[in-house]
Parts: sequence; structure tokens; C-alpha cells
Amino acid sequence: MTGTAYPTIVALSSAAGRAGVAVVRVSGSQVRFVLETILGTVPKPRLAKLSELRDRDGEVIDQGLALYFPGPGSFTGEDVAEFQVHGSRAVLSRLLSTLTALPGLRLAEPGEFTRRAFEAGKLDLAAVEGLADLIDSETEWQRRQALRQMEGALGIAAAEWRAALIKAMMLLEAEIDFADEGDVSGPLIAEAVGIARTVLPSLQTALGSFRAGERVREGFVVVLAGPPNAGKSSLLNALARRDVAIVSPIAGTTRDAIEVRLDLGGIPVLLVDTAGLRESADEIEVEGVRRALQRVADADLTLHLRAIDSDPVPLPEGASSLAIVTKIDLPGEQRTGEVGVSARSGEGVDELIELIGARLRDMASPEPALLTRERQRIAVGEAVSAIIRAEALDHGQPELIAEELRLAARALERLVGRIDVEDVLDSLFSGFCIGK
Ligand SMILES: Nc1nc2c(ncn2[C@@H]2O[C@H](COP(=O)(O)OP(=O)(O)OP(=O)(O)O)[C@@H](O)[C@H]2O)c(=O)[nH]1
Ligand SMILES: [K+]
Ligand SMILES: [Mg+2]
Repeated sequence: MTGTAYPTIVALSSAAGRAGVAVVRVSGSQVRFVLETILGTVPKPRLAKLSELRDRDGEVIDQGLALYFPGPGSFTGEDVAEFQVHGSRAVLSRLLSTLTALPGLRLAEPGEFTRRAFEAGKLDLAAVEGLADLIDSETEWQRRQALRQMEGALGIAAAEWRAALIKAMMLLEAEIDFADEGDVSGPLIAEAVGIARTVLPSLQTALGSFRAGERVREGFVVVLAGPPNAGKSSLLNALARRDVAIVSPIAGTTRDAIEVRLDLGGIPVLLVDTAGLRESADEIEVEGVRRALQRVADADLTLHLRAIDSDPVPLPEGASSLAIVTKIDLPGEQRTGEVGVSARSGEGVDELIELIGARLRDMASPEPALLTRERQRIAVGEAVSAIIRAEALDHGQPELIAEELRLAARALERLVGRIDVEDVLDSLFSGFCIGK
């Protein structure tokens, strides 16, 4: 970690704005020089040191804690320093300008600390994705899933799958190298194909977890649908506990789909209010209904509403739905199988939340999912297809079998970012905050 090829980077790693404490992080070869300049000394590794922080002219900027993490045992693999200072704009602006004025230092780009950790082999690509998800996590389910991924669960699984494929390929190589002409269908080939076959079930289990994993990352889509004035927007507001959508006695009030993010007992939900379903001569309302039906088609769960004083309208076939009767504060009959709510009195709202949670829990896997991104699903899907093709090949063609297994292994390398990683990294890190 010597030399000036990599500039030493500096950033505010906590959120911007006034706060009790703010964390400024520095990583790179100049870190010891930075500590000597700002503190007058290099603290003992990994022990917090309370100290005055000074600029180059010796003027005190603030009093705070300083930590020194020598490379390669640090987050980035380089020497790292952390300053915990008072979170005021004035302190931070003075500290950051002092630091960036030092030779060889500059402000970090978004995700640059993590990028260095990746390049130092501290994290694989799936773990970086997990870290990004952990920072973005808003609910318990998201936190658990992201943490598991950040800790390397997918990387560990990928390494096991790949090791089995490499073993199978080595057996095939042996057979190809030593077999006599025209007699290559030896027992090693059957053994190699057998080994490759053993990884299929866990690859397929991982693929099966993708839908739930993606839902947990992005939120389960729950759509409110029903005829105009069924009370969809009122129920959206009641579930969100705030005034999100316009409510009025005029049928056809809602036109655009209105989305709110909710945390239903740890489950991330994207709740969508839609236009009331009816025939209309109004062009805008027709478009609203078209969008409503599209949202129902894409939903994980549709709340199918009717008001207690009117009839439901049919939903498109195949929609996974929960029948709900609204306005139960008014007179009318509740039918069997319907869940009753009143947005006005609040009756039934908590029970409905429970019920939605139970339905969504059934859709998720009990274990946090291994695959959470489309990129990961594609890579594992390619590995599965290649192994299935290898299995189907004639044992007299070990070169072709080996080639399919090589493709499968490459797909798994792409999964954890051992190859073809640049484009993925660029788009991933552009979504990171500065200082991470
Ligand atoms: N008594 C009673 N009235 C309600 C309740 N929920 C909604 N309403 C009334 O029913 C009318 C329609 O409510 P909305 O929430 O706008 O209905 P909507 O289904 O979103 O209607 P559109 O957007 O036009 O399709 C409003 O006048 C609400 O005040 C309820 O629980 N009890
Ligand atoms: K309305
Ligand atoms: Mg509405």
C-alpha cells in the first residue's frame, strides 16, 4: 500500500447535516501522515483516542475521537483513519477542507471505500450487493436478508458449487488425456457427470428463492382494487396512517396509481391505490382503469374491495386476492369469506394488517433468500442450464461435457464478481452514498 498510484480518499461517512456526532473516514497510504498532522501522533491500532484535531497551522478544529486501522486488516485493506467529531456544518467543512488540502488526498467518490474493499478481496460482489441493501434496508426482513448476503452466504455457496464443477472437469481432463482413441467412455466420465449433477438441487433451491428474495428487497406489491367509491383511497390512508390519497364522494376520484411504502411487522410492502374499475366514456378514466388492471396483474396480493352497500366487480382471472368489505360502520350484510373494515371508525384495520402479513409470510421462504437480484438469477440460471446440457450429452464426448461444465463454472464466477465485473460495479457503486 505504498506509492501514490491510489490517492488517499476522504469522506463524511455519516449522514450529512447537523448531528451530535459525525464520522469522517480516510483510507490510503497517507493515513499515518494524516494522523500525525491532525493529532500530532498515530494512535494505537483500533483503540479510540480522545484528542484535539488541528489544522496545518496548529489551530484547533474540534475535539473528538480518532481511530487508526492499519492495512491490510482494515475494511478497505488499506490504512484507514476514522474521526468522530461534532456533527456541525462548520466543523465538518473545516475538517474536510483541511484533509483534502493535504498532499495526495482527495474526496472519495460514491462507494469508493467499498470498491477498494472489493479490489482488496475483502468482499465479493454478492457481499457488496448485500452491503448496499443493508444500507438501504428499511424493515426487519430486509435487514436480515441483506446481512446474510453481506456476510457472504452466496459467495460461500458459489465457492462450493464451483469446487464440485472443477472436480468434475478434472476427472474429464484425466479421461481425455489418458484414454485410447475411440475408447473414452470410461467410468470417470460417469463419475464426473454424477458430481456435476449433485450441485443441481441446491442451485435450483437458490433459484426458487429468487422471487421471495427480490420481493423482500423491493417490497411485496399489494394492490387495492374495486369499483369506484369502494373506499380504496380511504383504506390506503388508514393503512399508511397518513393522508396520502385524495378521498371524495365523487366516483372516479383516483386516476393514477398511488404508491406508499409500508413496514407491515417487518415485511416491506409497496401498497398501491388504483382507479375504480368501471366502464367509462372519459378517456383519462379509461387509462386509469387500464393501469389499475395492469397493477392487479403484477401484484403479489390484491385487496379486492366492495363497499358494504354495493356489489363487487370481478377481477381478472388468476389474481391472488383477499375479499374485503369496506364501510362496515354503515348498515349492510357482510358475506362469508369477506374481511370487514371501516376506514372511518378504524374497525378491522389492525386485523387486516395481520391478515396481509400472514399471506405475504406464506409467499416468502422461512430462510432468508440466497438470490435477491436479477443479475444473480441469470448467472445461476445459466449454470443450471449448462449442467443440464452436460448431463444430456453422450459420454463418448467428454470434451463437450467439459465445455458445458466450464460454462457453468464461469457463470458462478460472474455471480461473485470474479470475472466480467466492471459494468456491474459501476452501476452498483453509483447507487452508494459517498463515504461508503
Ligand atoms: N361511512 C364510511 N364512509 C367511507 C368509508 N371509507 C370511505 N368512505 C367514503 O366513501 C367515499 C369514497 O371513498 P374513497 O376512498 O374516495 O373511495 P375510492 O374507492 O378510492 O373511490 P375512487 O377513487 O373514486 O375509485 C368517500 O366519501 C369516503 O368518505 C368508511 O369506512 N365508512
Ligand atoms: K371516490
Ligand atoms: Mg380513490
